[in-house]
Amino acid sequence: MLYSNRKPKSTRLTSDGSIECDLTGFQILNSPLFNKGTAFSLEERAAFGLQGLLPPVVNTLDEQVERAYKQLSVLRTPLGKNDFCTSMRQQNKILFYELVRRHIRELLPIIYTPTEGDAIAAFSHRFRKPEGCFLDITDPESVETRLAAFGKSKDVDYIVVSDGEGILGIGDQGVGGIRISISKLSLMTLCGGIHPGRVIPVCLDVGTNNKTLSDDELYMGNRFPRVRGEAYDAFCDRFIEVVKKRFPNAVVHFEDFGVLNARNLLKRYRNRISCFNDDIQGTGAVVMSSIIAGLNFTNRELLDSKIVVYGSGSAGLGIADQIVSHMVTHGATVQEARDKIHCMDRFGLIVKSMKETGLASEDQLLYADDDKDWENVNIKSLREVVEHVKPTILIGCSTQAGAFTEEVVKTMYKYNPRPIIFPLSNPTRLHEAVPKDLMEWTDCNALVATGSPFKPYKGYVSSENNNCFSFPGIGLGAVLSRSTTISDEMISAAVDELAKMSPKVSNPKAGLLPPVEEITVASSRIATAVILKALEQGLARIENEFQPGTRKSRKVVVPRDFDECHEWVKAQMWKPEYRPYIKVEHQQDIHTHQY
Ligand SMILES: NC(=O)c1ccc[n+]([C@@H]2O[C@H](COP(=O)([O-])OP(=O)(O)OC[C@H]3O[C@@H](n4cnc5c(N)ncnc54)[C@H](O)[C@@H]3O)[C@@H](O)[C@H]2O)c1
Ligand SMILES: O=C(O)C[C@H](O)C(=O)O
Ligand SMILES: [Mn+2]
Repeated sequence: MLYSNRKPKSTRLTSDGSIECDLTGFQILNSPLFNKGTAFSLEERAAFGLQGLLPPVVNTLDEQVERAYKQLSVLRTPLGKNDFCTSMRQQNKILFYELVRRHIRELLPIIYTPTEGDAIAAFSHRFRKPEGCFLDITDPESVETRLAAFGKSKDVDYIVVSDGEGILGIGDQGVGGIRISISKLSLMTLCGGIHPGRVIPVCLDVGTNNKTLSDDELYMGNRFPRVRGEAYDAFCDRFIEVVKKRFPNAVVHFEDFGVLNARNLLKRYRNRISCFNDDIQGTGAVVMSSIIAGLNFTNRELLDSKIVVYGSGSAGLGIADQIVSHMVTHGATVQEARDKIHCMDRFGLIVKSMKETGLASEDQLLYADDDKDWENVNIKSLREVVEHVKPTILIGCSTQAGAFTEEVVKTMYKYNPRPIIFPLSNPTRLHEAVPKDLMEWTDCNALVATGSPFKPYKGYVSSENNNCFSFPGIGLGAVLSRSTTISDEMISAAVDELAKMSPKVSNPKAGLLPPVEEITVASSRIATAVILKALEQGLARIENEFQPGTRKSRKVVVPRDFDECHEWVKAQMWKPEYRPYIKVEHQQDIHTHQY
């Protein structure tokens, strides 16, 4: 076992797979990483002084999962189930992950989008137990000491950070943003096999502009308006510098920053540290894979596509950039590729004159159309834009529920017998259209994928086109390769690998992406492609390191053959399984990192 399975410091993983541990009975029961509840064996109960602390039965993990699932099933609301899962994660991580793994289709929407959005909005009201790391802009000096609570230099593989400004489609959620970091990390462990004790969910509390929150007496974060400009930049810089110094191996995943900051942060840090932005690059990757799968299924070429992106924020522009990058690898110039993409935002289609009027950002202007091509067209009307462009692909990241109206979709369908339509805004109520309508309006000819899960319509599956299909694999690939940065080529390798897994080729009613039950294998395959690309580009540090923990340290050699490398990746992934514990006396070098 290598990095992602390396033991936390209060324990020692022995060569036979058991864990030496110096915790006392109460400590071990109150440690979500080590607690087994009724699954402690009789020997372990004797060794750790647990006999009086547990009822006599010794359960298996299977039995525990069954009991937990029964408890969960009687809860009536998704938010109630989300609370149950949160509390399970805080009590016994192995049971939590095994429960979700077995019921992934049912529980992914509970621990992730869409229910997590409601949990985030209700954070200060439903709060019970703190999780994660809160960094406070009023005390930037303390960034290092706050992060230091999570261990020493080799203890952390992966960090998700959010400032809570652009949570899903529900905007500024202030300090509640900690929960998007926690939720994404749960998927990193569940699908990406990252050890749950080797991660940090981080909230940058820089204030909130959400008046409902700042007026709420139960709100737990800073109530002043969001800090912007130099102080914000300095705070982010400090965070990155501390991570780099303190956890030099950690990959940083940016999540749900506001549109004003997301791209700037990525530009600023992407060459300084191994990092990526999930809304920009993760979303770009998964959408690109779905597009490739849709085009392959209908025998069309990427370069013949005409694309309208509706909502050109982090996700919309991330998708546009990924499409350009793929078109370029297929022989187009950057400008040719950009010309095939038409971006809309709140002021309508992005056109060149918006530079003077200030109605579009610099990054949006990269995709600006010539005003003269749009004379006599109402560029604020999606229907008119669709009529003019006759797109083959329509993508929604606008948070505007219902924006893909019957008229818009029928106009698109009039010119294109197999329209590719992706309403991606989360949570579910913000989708630009629902699959049922899209299929009805196009005689079931549309190729549809959505941001949150939907039931099949007339047997047609619309895949969940969510970045949860891409970020765990990209993140795991970056962690295992120890890449210095995450390059565009590594992301493109992830795209191609995921596209290869589309079940649509062999089954016309299948989704464009694999079913959620296959998300873990998709993630390990994506990670493999990412690692091989990092090695090829000379960005991987893994082979320069010595494998720790073995008696004779040796250099790691990663197999270059895809299948062999994939086996190696799978062997590194953490799995929710109980290991036997052996009691050892208190050790000097043991510290209580992440109970
Ligand atoms: N499915 C996925 O994997 C996925 C990934 C990321 C984001 N999303 C969803 O996409 C949406 C946007 O996320 P984001 O991170 O890009 O947010 P963002 O705030 O960066 O972007 C939203 C953009 O929509 C624009 N917009 C607002 N009103 C509009 C209108 N009437 N017409 C056109 N554009 C309009 C905004 O100006 C902004 O540029 C959210 O609902 C989010 O949940 C989904
Ligand atoms: O979190 C999700 O469900 C996807 C995406 O990152 C989003 O912001 O909507
Ligand atoms: Mn997001």
